[in-house]
Amino acid sequence: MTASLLPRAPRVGSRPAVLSPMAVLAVAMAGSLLFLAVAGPVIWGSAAERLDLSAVLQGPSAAHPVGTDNLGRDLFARVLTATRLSLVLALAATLLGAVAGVVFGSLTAVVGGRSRRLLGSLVNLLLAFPGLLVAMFFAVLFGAGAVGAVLALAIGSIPGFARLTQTLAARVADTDFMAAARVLGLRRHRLLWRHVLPNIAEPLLLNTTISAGSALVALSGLSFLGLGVQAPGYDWGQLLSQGLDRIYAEPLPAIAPGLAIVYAALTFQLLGEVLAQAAARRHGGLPRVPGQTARPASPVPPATDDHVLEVEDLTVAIATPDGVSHPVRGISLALRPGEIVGLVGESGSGKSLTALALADLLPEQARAAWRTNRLLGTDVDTMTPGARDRQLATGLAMVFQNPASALNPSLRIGTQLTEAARTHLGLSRSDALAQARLTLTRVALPSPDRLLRSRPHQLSGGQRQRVMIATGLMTRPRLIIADEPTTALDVRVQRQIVELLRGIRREAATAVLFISHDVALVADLCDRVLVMYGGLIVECLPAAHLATDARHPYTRALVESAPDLSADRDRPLRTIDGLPPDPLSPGPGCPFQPRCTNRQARCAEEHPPLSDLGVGHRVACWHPMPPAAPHIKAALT
Ligand SMILES: Nc1ncnc2c1ncn2[C@@H]1O[C@H](COP(=O)(O)OP(=O)(O)OP(=O)(O)O)[C@@H](O)[C@H]1O
Repeated sequence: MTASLLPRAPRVGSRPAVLSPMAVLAVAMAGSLLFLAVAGPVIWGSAAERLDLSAVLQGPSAAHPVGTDNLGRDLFARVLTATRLSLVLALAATLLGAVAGVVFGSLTAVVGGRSRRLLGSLVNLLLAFPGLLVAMFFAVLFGAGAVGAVLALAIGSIPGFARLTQTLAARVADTDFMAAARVLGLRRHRLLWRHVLPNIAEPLLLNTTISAGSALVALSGLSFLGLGVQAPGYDWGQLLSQGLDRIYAEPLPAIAPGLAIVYAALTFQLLGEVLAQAAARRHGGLPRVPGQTARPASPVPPATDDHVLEVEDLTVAIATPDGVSHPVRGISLALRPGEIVGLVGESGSGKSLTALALADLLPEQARAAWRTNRLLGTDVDTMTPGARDRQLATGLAMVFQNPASALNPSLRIGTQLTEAARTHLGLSRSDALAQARLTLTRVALPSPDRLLRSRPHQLSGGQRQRVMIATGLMTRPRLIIADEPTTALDVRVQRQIVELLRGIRREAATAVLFISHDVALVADLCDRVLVMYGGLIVECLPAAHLATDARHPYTRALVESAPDLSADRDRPLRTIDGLPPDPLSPGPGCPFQPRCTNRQARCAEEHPPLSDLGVGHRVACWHPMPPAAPHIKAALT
């Protein structure tokens, strides 16, 4: 997971609304169409129907500016009156196609891998046929008529909408707030309704507006061909068809409905452009989106019934284009109630994937395996998928690194906070809101009522992270996995979040797995520290001993490279030379040996197991270092 320090978002409404000339034009054109659609039949309806057999097929005159048809009816009145039917049919076809396409496409964001691929292939297959061709095929199948034409066009536009939705939804599916919603165990329809659709609504709306113009042209085309609106009804397409019969004698009866079609299509196009520009000005797009070869089994921490989490030999394998990589290679960990355990290591050591595997949130191409995985005392392998989801939803909370992307930008804080409690604890809306107020107070957020009505962009980074933690606390979890929860925050807010986690552990004996790069912070906050390198745990020790007693050369290098204000300023900070092992081909022996200054022949050949050094200290090293020198001891104390 990557760190990003997001600038504070501007508050909605702070920008004065100034309409561009294009926006004024679009609104004026849309207004004129709306007026004609509403008032046209009332004002010109009777003139459009009035027969005058003494004035059939006349050319333009003062009485009939566009001429008359074969029954002497005024064509100008008929063109204006036809606005309503032409627009209604085009909008109906667009909306039907959009709704079906959006449902179809957004399903891909919430269904599992195989169904997602199946839906994707189906959409690809349908897209191979031009929409208009599909519409004509179905129009013939349904028989000539307005309803058949509308349905046919709607069917023809479904694949296009589905593809767009699929693409947009895929971006949302990978966001942290979707992961957070999944870990809360929300059902698919809720994920879809609450988290996917609101975040893709805007571009979909723009596309629907522009598509309405295309639908109008297509429907006019079907009527022109005799497959759409049938007499005595009439739309612009049908008027165009009648006008075309005499175009060489009188061009205006054909030009007038043609112009009406172009005018309306242009209006929808302009409206779409203006809406897109307004959306781009408001917020530059979607929220920024942040992400087996068996190893010798590690010695297992003593399994006791009071552990909230016990995992033995956890491995994660990922299928990549270059082969299967093993970024987590058989780690074991256990947390007791109220314990804060730090998981530290360089970038790429496998910390986040471990967290995601524990929360069952691995990406599609990754697979987790384990010898034992007991969550809250229950063996995960004996649970049904539904029971595991519930257990994860209520027993475990994930706090992500970037609260800006972990909260759904389109939902009020109140909705996001109460969702899981209403779903899993069966609380009524008012009870859930009452609990949300209490929880916000618990995480030291003032004015909970105002906050519940706010949206994420209205909060500071620190407030968002507190809200994220509060969201997790709503189901009273017994384990919080916090994946670099302070990395994106400034030092003062970092301190507050650390204090908050301490308070939560004190109050409710909640266990915390605290993932971080920051060795000094981990030494300060945690009870125990697990040091991860190349997908393995290479050392675990009491946090209080990290500065003084780390014995693995890698842990020692991490400690020495930790910036600390109390350290000697004349000594340059140490960096660890070399690169971490490639998870695609980790090689034999100790994973750290190519970078280790202490390495000896055995290190390159045999993998060192975690060996007990006593008092909760274990190290995987053939040649552990002696206790630290005094200047290193000073660094973290
Ligand atoms: N979806 C993925 N596909 C392929 N490789 C991946 C994927 N996600 C992570 N990896 C690889 O797995 C390894 C471990 O990644 P992970 O994100 O768990 O590391 P990390 O220790 O959490 O790093 P950071 O502190 O930067 O978040 C890295 O080499 C990473 O490139």
